[in-house]
Amino acid sequence: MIKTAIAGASGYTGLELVKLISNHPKTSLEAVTSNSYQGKSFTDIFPSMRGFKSLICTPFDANELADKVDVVFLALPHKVSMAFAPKLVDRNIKVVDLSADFRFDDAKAYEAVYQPHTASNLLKESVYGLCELNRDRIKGARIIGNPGCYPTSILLPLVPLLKEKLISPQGLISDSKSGVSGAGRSLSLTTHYCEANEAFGPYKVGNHRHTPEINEVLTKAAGERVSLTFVPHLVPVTRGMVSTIYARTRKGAAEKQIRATLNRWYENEPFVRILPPDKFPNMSHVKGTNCCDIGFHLEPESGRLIIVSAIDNLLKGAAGQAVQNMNIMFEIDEKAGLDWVQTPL
Ligand SMILES: NC(=O)C1=CN([C@@H]2O[C@H](COP(=O)(O)OP(=O)(O)OC[C@H]3O[C@@H](n4cnc5c(N)ncnc54)[C@H](OP(=O)(O)O)[C@@H]3O)[C@@H](O)[C@H]2O)C=CC1
Ligand SMILES: CC(=O)N[C@@H](CCC(=O)OP(=O)(O)O)C(=O)O
Repeated sequence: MIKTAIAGASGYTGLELVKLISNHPKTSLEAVTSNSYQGKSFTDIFPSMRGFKSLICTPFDANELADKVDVVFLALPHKVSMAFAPKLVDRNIKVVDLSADFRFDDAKAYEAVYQPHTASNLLKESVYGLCELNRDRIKGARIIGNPGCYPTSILLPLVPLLKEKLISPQGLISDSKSGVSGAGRSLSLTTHYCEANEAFGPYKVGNHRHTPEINEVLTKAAGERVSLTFVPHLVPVTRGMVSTIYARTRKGAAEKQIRATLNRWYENEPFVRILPPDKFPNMSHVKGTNCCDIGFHLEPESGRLIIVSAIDNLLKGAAGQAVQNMNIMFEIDEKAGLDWVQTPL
């Protein structure tokens, strides 16, 4: 059994991790951390987990965790993770970090968007955990920067098409929609019921912190500078994410080639499903699953490619991908604990 701990278990992605680990055939849950709920039983915070092993929440203590577990999931805010991760890595404990702290290769790129990095020495060895595209490097990694939810939904369809030069790296647009759980469990003005339920619209237009994360990966894939216009929207649903992406095909690229390429990259991938012609995903198709569903349409006259990609922000966009990363790191079946649907419609 792989012994696990979840730091930040009282948050939304923390809860998803507890559910996944509790149903995983090869893992045991040894500790859950929370500051605000320390001393409380996990099932008192989340009554839906009654009947599962209930642990008492403790504050984060790296040495205590390192004595007990093989891997720690950090479901913590940015900045907090970078303070905790080095202590675990020093004790040879594997880390899957759900925050943005270990997603960038370069501290300067991180610092331009977030804040000064206090563990930048780990950026060289941390691996961007986009499972389908970085599997070989994830295998040997001690620390994973689990991708953001918007980047996951945008990168999975675009990376193969850019690598194979089927679309132009210029003028890419992603119009993306997220459920409110994407903002975490803490209350804020934009996410309380009255606001989120009525005020559908874009936010952080032109300055969302995921744009540089996405561009870094796309630029590497294309081998040249990529420009993406990314506009996120908050929609009044609890969970789910859809990105509608517009790209220009490169001269001569036909629908057949696009389809053949995506099929070739993903036909053996259990969690990426390329939909048949004229089929497009919506949030309900992927809710409760670790899947990214991708449909597309090519306007033959304009050469404009319209791609629709859907994920569950809390699963493939966070906790599901984190468990998939752990499965790869420990070289067990990549689907373990993930090949079921949590909340079917
Ligand atoms: N929600 C989503 O869809 C996605 C989230 N992410 C990322 O995953 C991480 C977790 O997100 P999410 O679960 O939504 O966030 P939540 O706000 O729901 O939960 C955050 C957790 O972190 C703990 N925490 C907050 N501040 C501190 C601190 N200073 N020290 C120790 N623990 C702290 C909180 O616990 P307590 O207050 O009890 O200590 C809580 O358990 C974030 O980095 C987020 O950006 C990534 C992809 C998608
Ligand atoms: C709806 C909402 O607020 N979403 C979050 C993204 C959540 C996520 O994927 O990512 P991180 O791990 O990078 O925080 C946002 O726009 O900041």
